[in-house]
Amino acid sequence: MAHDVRYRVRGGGQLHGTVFIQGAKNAVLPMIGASLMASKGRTVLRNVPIIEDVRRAVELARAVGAKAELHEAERTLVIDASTLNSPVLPAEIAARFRGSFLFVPALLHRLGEAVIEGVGGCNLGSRNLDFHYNGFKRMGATVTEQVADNGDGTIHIKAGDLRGATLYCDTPSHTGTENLIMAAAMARGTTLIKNAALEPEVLDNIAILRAMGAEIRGGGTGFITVEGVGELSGVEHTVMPDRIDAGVFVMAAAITGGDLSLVGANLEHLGVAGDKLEQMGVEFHQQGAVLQVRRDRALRPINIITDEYPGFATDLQSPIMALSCLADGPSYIYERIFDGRFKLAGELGRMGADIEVDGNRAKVNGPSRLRGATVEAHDLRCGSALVLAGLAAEGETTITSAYYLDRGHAHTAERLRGLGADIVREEV
Ligand SMILES: CC(=O)N[C@H]1[C@@H](OP(=O)(O)OP(=O)(O)OC[C@H]2O[C@@H](n3ccc(=O)[nH]c3=O)[C@H](O)[C@@H]2O)O[C@H](CO)[C@@H](O)[C@@H]1O
Ligand SMILES: C=C(OP(=O)(O)O)C(=O)O
Repeated sequence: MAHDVRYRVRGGGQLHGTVFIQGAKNAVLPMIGASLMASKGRTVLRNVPIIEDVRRAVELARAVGAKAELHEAERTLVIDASTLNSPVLPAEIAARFRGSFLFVPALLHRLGEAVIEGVGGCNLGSRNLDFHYNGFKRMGATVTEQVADNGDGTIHIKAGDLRGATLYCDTPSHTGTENLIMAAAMARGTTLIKNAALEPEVLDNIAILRAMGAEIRGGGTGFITVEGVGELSGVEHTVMPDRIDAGVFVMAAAITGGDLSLVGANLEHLGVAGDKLEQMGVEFHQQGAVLQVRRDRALRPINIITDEYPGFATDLQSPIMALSCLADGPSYIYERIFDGRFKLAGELGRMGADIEVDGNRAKVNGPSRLRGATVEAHDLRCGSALVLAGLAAEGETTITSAYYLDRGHAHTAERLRGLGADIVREEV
């Protein structure tokens, strides 16, 4: 990265108006991985979020030999993977986003091996990949790791001939489920995946894979059965809306006491987060594909336990920590998915919040009067939470290291300005 990105926000105003919710980051990334499995035809993805992770995924698709064209104005990505020719996921691209690991099944099927020089994603504590590796091994692959003198590791996965098997995730891993489904889609025979993730993005991926010719049953039940097929073809698919982007805009209405119409947002996709926000005093009204949201009463404190879908999404935990700073009493947050996702608390502290952290539990002593400060986005959702805090703070907030925010949210400043916010994005 040649430059840093920062956002400057001047808070205090209410937000009103209509905003378009982007396509889902966590759906489009596995879809790009899936599209590389198609040896014929072109895959056309629509409603693609124009975020840094998608730009990295396009670079990575090209690095392994695919033709990938991202038409940003049209939010459309066209991929021709018939030319795939390299099994190497180079560190300089792959280590910058988590979704790079979703390219592995395509490389195994199409080229018989994958060489992973790095896997990125937000640094949220331990982020293991053993469910993926164990699943690949049960299907007949060999997984070896080489560590260079400088400590950098390269993972080499070889799969002469993947065979269907009984697989499981110890906990319902999001990308783990997607990778095992993709590995099974073109393996010989039948695969059963137990304790599979239920996230809407996983179901959207099953939908595109089935359209490509895969035989997958049981999505959304926790038990997925896949009959391997010999070939998959490119298709056209519209990426589902991003429920985390929607959740952040719900909280932008809530933290400023405003009212917004979120085009494309689906309250059902928010799972328990929608219920918790209602308990805090947010009102929802779903009208077809538009979710109306407003908050015109005092914010009530809340008790959050993050969980896999349909539980409270860990990716909305940081935003709701920012919102709960304004609530009338103590809120309790228990982060169960990641063991290092509370760096935000220190940044909110600089803005006047009173948050006590004990391991994976936090107590937010609201209400606090937030004031502008210079704060750092330690990860993507830390970034979106700091934008929310900045919208509610007195004076100016500067958010540094904001490439993280751009990893997952498209046109953040433009969309918020369209709702009346005073926010600019700067490259420094
Ligand atoms: C690109 C993408 O879709 N990212 C999402 C995905 O990340 P990701 O798929 O990486 O998250 P997982 O669901 O796999 O991880 C959840 C937990 O399971 C553990 N685990 C996971 C796999 C494994 O093989 N072994 C293991 O122990 C992880 O260390 C973590 O503690 O789901 C997360 C949880 O909803 C979201 O925050 C991320 O936005
Ligand atoms: C943790 C996240 O993403 P990733 O898995 O891509 O790092 C996130 O979206 O908050």
